[in-house]
Amino acid sequence: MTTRTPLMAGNWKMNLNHLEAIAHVQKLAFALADKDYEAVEVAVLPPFTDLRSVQTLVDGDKLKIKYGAQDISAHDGGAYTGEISGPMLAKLKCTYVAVGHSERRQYHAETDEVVNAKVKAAFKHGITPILCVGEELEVREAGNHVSHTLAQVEGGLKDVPAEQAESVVIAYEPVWAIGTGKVCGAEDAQEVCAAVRGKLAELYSQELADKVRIQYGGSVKSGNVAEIMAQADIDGALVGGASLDADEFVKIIRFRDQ
Ligand SMILES: O=C[C@H](O)COP(=O)(O)O
Repeated sequence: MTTRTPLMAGNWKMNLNHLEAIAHVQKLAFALADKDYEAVEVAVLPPFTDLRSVQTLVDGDKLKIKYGAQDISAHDGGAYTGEISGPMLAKLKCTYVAVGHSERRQYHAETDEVVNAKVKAAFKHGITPILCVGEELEVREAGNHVSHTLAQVEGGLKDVPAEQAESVVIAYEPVWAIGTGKVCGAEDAQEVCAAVRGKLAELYSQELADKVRIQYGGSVKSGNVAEIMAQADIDGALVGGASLDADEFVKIIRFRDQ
C-alpha cells in the first residue's frame, strides 16, 4: 500500500511583506519540532517579493520548511512584463508552485490551456506544481462539480508524461468555500478527491494515482482539519487565511492532535 506524506501548504496570497515573511517563518520554525516534519511536509507559498528573504532564512538556519511561489509564467524569459519565470523560481530553490489557483482563473482569465502550459513550465525547471482545481457554486448546485473538476485535472495535465505527473500535487478547492468560512463537508470533499484519483488512474495508472497527493483547500482551520484529513483520498491542505496566523497554521499541521 502506498503511503503518502501529507502536505500542509500555506498560500499567503497577497499578504505579508518580506520583513513580515521573515518574522512569520521564524515563528513557524520555532514552534515546529522534528516530529512535526516527520509526520507532515510543511510548505509556505509567499508572494514573489518575499521569496529571496524566505530562501535566505531557510538556507541560513537550515530549516525544514519548504517554500514555493503562487504562480509561474508559461514562458522561460522575454518581453512578458510583470511575469516571473521558471528559471527565476528555480534559482530561488522553490520546491513548489501553485498553478491555476481559482483566483488566477477568475481574475486573470487563466484557461486550462494556460494552466497546462504553466504545469509544464514548472516541471521543466524542476519545480513541483500544485495544480488547483475546483468548481464554482453554480456548478455544484447544478450537480456538475465532479465532471467540472475532472475536466480541469485532464486539461491541466494534458501531454504531461507519467514520469512528471507522478509527483504533481492536486489541490481540490471548491471556489465557494475559499475565504468564505463555508467549508465543504469532509465527505463531499472526499467524493471529489476520490474521483480525481480515479481520473489519474484512467489517464496514467492506478500505481501512479496512488502516489499522487491530493489536497483539500477552502476555509481549512484547526477546528475542521482533522475531519478533512481523516478522508481516504485527502493528503493535505492548501490553507489560505488560516496560514497567516502562525499558531493556527501549526495547529493545522498538528491535525492529529485536534
Ligand atoms: O489557496 C488557498 C485557498 O484558496 C483557500 O483559502 P482559504 O483557506 O482562505 O479559504
